[in-house]
Amino acid sequence: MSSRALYLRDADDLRRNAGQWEAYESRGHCVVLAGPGSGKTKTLTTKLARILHEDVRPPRGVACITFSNECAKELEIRLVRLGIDADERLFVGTIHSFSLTEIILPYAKIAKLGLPEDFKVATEREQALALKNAHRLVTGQQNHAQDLKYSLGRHRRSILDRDSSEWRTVSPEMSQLVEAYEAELRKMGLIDFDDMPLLAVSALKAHPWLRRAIVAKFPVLAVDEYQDLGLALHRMVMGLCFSAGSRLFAVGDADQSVYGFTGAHPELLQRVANRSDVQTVRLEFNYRCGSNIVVASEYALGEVRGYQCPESAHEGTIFFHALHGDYGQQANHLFSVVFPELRNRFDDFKLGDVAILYSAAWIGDAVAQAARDFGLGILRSDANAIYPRSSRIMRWLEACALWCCSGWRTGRPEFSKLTRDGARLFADGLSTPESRLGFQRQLIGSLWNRRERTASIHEWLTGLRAEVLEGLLSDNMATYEAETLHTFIDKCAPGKDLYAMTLEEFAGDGQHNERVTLSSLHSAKGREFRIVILFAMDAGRIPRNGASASEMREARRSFYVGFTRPQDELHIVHSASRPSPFVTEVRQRMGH
Ligand SMILES: Nc1ncnc2c1ncn2[C@@H]1O[C@H](COP(=O)(O)OP(=O)(O)OP(=O)(O)O)[C@@H](O)[C@H]1O
Repeated sequence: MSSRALYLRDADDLRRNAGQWEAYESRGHCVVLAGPGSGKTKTLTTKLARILHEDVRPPRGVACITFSNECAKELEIRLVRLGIDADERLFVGTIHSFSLTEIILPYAKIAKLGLPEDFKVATEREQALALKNAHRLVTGQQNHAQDLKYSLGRHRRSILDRDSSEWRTVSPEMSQLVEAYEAELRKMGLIDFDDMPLLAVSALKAHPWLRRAIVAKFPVLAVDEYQDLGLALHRMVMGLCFSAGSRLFAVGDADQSVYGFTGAHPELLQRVANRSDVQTVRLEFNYRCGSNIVVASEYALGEVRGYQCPESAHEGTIFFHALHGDYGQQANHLFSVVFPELRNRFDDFKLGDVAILYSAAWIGDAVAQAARDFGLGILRSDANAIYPRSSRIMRWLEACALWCCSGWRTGRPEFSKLTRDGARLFADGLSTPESRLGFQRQLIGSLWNRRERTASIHEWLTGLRAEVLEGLLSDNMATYEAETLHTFIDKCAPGKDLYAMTLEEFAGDGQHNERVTLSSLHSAKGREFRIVILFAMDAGRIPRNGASASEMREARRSFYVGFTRPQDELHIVHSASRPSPFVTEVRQRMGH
């Protein structure tokens, strides 16, 4: 089916929902405000496909900005289903990568951003060193600099205007530390992730020609998960869309805002939606969850929102499991009792249907250990994953590994996609057609010779790194990604924990493709699964002990996010003696 036929087919679904159709038909700025499972992502991706086909002529295109690499990946997957691949005309990525690749790298010099020649992105170690030096300079103290990392980041993200009185008065010591920290980074020829949107916003503010240049390339700016993107994105939207002429298409849900601790301001979404020059659309239906789950999700949130199910909706079931013992024992119960029951209930049950969600990575450790004991494959997205699932280079390598296992025969993924994605990943080092051709040749040669499914992943990666990646890993953006790769290669070296890992395991191919998702509640945002198990929903964990009022509200929203991920079954697992107050309230209101 052609890409046009694919999105027109999806558009037919939207036609049956007045709100989705209104958004799809919108011609000016449009903001879609809607709850979980209401089809925000579906509407956004279908609209993007339409815009690229019908509204915006090549070489102009669309930039679609979202909160995290995981959300970007989800969008890319859905766009590929519509026959659309991110390319020169379609940017899909985080605000950091938009700032770096579309603003800082091309315009740093001409916009006089004051960056060193050949600046690079600081690794965690380099950031820690810069903070240590800055702290010593500002306070005269040697220790405890890292304790300030979190507040430093928040301060930088919450006051963007360095000439403002706010910057000088709210926390002068912190402002001084930020300035010293940034100066230390620059001395080393570095920028960090928080620098990216900050530099981009100040460049856009200072130079009307830069705003025009970005609008010329991207006459449409789409934003997914607006509620989680902070002040910098909001300023960018204000500048590009409401002063320089880009058209905005944004979707979001303030009830799913769970990144307040990083500086997200859900009220910014409402502020944009309230503008008179913006068409605001609200969606009422939840297409994802069974009707019982939709009703109970309002108890989980603690607010009445009036979301409904389409007539054809299935019922959906909620199970509560009050368990005894530590989390390892509770996880064993899942795999020895709950999973066999699932297999009995669903004839076509697959491990990939299930996601186990929890509030902290250390809880995931207990679940991961139990899964290993039961010989079950896992796909983990939390801070203790074997590598960050958000890493672009690791995702690209997974795709290369899949090509070696089976893709070279099946065309999934296609080799041309690997080279295109690789060229984007290493854009700096592959700026000429000749270098891109050389990269393509090296890549195919190296992958072709590494198609042994049971090969050790350590050998596979070290070989590929030496033959194809070595020279490319020192580019601006790639240095940061390179650290992730080197760390992972070390973890699977002889004698290390992951030494036994094979290529097919890494690729998630063959028998290892069947894996249960283990994820933090945060990383599960925007995703859906047939069966969701909310694990360790205990008092003291969600919300954590001593949570402030705003942390309490945020914990409740992350409970709500988890609650609204399942299609068919929701399982809530808690320690018998100390259920989370959120669980107790849901049980009571459900009459359990
Ligand atoms: N008009 C529609 N007809 C049929 N199915 C739909 C329709 N709109 C959305 N869906 C389906 O509903 C599910 C949820 O949609 P989607 O993921 O786009 O919702 P969302 O609003 O982005 O959710 P969340 O905010 O919870 O991440 C998907 O499986 C999607 O295909």
